[in-house]
Amino acid sequence: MSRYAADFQGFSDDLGASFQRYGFAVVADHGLDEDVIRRAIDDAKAFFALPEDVKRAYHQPGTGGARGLTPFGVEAAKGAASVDLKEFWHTGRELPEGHPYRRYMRDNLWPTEIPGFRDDVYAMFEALDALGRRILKAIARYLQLDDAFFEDKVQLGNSVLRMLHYPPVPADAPGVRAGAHEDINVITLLLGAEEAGLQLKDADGEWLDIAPPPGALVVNIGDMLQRLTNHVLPSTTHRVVNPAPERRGFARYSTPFFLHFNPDYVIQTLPGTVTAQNPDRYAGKAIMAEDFLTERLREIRLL
Ligand SMILES: O=C(O)CCC(=O)C(=O)O
Ligand SMILES: [Fe+2]
Repeated sequence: MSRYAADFQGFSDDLGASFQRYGFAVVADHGLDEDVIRRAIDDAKAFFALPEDVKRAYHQPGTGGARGLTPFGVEAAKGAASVDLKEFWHTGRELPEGHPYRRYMRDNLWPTEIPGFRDDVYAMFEALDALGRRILKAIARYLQLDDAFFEDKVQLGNSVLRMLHYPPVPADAPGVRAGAHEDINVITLLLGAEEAGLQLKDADGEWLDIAPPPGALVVNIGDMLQRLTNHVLPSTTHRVVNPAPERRGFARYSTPFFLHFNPDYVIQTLPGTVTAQNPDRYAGKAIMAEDFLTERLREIRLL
């Protein structure tokens, strides 16, 4: 991100090229406040260490896991036979009383057992939201759109910060930490992927390890941006495989921030991404971001 200020065009070219090739990019010097990150992750660890019945009080079945806890053994990758070996907490955007988007965004839940949780985790939400918007500016430049193209389409997006806990994996565990899937949203900003396991599926079908340097941010394209760009920027399949025997006893904590469009934004192919070789894959199929999300949450068994 230091290059962002010094050479925005160069930064945008390289970031965009990595997205176009892999659907992923690693940003080393993201500039997020390390204390904000540490406090939020410490709170998440403290929450996940609470007794199961205490945690369960923050699960709201039938709500798509939009807020609060989704317990171990609920989410499964689209079409997968086994559930993922993870539990997670979702925090969404806070909106003022009476805001029209409140019909799309539930109230956040806050665990009273962890005193700093609300302030700490929401600070991380806001930091990632701001960084995501800066990254979208570079993506807009790469796509030869106005730099501010995404700004009024995501500034009140239905975005979600996911604090994930993958417990140690017993030798006989069925399934994997996170089955092969694509993200639903616009872009994902992922911290905490240093514990090995994250892999992306390359264009030739081969699984590649993503091994970011300590503290680095992994960014990937989600289905909504893939659709908007007529697949010029691909939403790449990824998964989290189980650890090698010597790391089985270690938990993994990672924190993807799923940046979404404003709920009523209509996703319609960008004209500049349509060519003779890449005709419009979604002609006549404009869809509102909120409807697209609902469709996909059904497929991953969260609704
Ligand atoms: O835990 C990770 O590193 C990745 C998680 C992920 O891909 C997701 O939750 O969508
Ligand atoms: Fe993902």
